[in-house]
Amino acid sequence: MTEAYVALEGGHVIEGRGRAPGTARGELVFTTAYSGYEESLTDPSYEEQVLTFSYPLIGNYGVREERFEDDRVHPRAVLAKELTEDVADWLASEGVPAVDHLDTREVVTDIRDGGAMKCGIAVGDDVTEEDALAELEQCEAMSDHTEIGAQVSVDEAEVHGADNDGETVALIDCGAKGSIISSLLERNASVHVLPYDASVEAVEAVDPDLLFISNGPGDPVNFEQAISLVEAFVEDTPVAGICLGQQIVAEALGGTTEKMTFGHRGVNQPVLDLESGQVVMTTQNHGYTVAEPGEHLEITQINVNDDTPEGIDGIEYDVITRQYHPEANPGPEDTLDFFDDVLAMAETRSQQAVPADD
Ligand SMILES: NC(=O)CC[C@H](N)C(=O)O
Repeated sequence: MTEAYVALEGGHVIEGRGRAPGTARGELVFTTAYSGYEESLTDPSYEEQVLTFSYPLIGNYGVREERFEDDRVHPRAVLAKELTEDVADWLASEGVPAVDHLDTREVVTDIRDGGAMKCGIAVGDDVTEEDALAELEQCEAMSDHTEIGAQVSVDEAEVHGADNDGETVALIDCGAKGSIISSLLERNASVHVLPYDASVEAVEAVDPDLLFISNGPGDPVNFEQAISLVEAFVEDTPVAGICLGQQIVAEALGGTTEKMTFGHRGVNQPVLDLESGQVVMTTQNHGYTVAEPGEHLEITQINVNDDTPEGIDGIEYDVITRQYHPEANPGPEDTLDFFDDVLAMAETRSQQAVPADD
């Protein structure tokens, strides 16, 4: 049987069964999602992370490309109690090491106690514990991946739905999930996907009704250009953001962000809307959070489990952001109306800008 070793920060090594060979290192995190493994594994926000599934069986309904959020697998390695043949073969074909038959309860408990941590993985016929420890040794902290945006963003601008006659959206691609783009297209928007480091001039050339900052991996403070775009456009252009996008908007408008101990990753995170009193179930995948929104933003929704900010609106600016993933994929679709809300915000603003025609 193929050897598999997972070396945790601090030097503890866990043994498992190798399902896809290779060596890897990354930030060890867990998701409690019990379905949606194809979407999670292709979510660019997992770049530079090693993903542990706490749900014991992963792969039970196969692997289908139409459920992918991007064209490749993003976690550096995958851990689960039991991986099916389909998923193991897919990960092997993608060159992503995979390990199963380990005690994922132990791994999850370690992460909950110690926080998201560095880890090293070695899987193969001849690998040893030392190979996993050597990977751990080279593992960088997530915040040190200062150029992570370049690993997940488009290189050149792309236009989707050019013939749509709805709002024009400039989507800053910090690692956008495909279903954010499709959720906008379904609502008749035309979507200009711009690189994570797009210039002010590149956004001006689109003349957007809405500046939309996507989800993405890593520490929001490393997305300096996206932060300055929000600063540059917020007075004149409505701004929306999802996950990393919420964090970038807060950083731009005088707020602060911080790293959480182990974050929120799953498909049943309860979120309370402070105005309506309604609770919705949400999909989440983040390790950073807004610490202080700053004087221009107000918190409108919070996580029921730990009170962290989940929804933020502008006070004097047209801004709506969410920490969770309203596009779902995977997960519940309770929050799709976010896309209606941000496009309505953009439409109202663009109508105000056009003088009445009488
Ligand atoms: N899904 C995301 O956009 C993740 C945002 C950020 N990388 C975090 O971990 O908090």
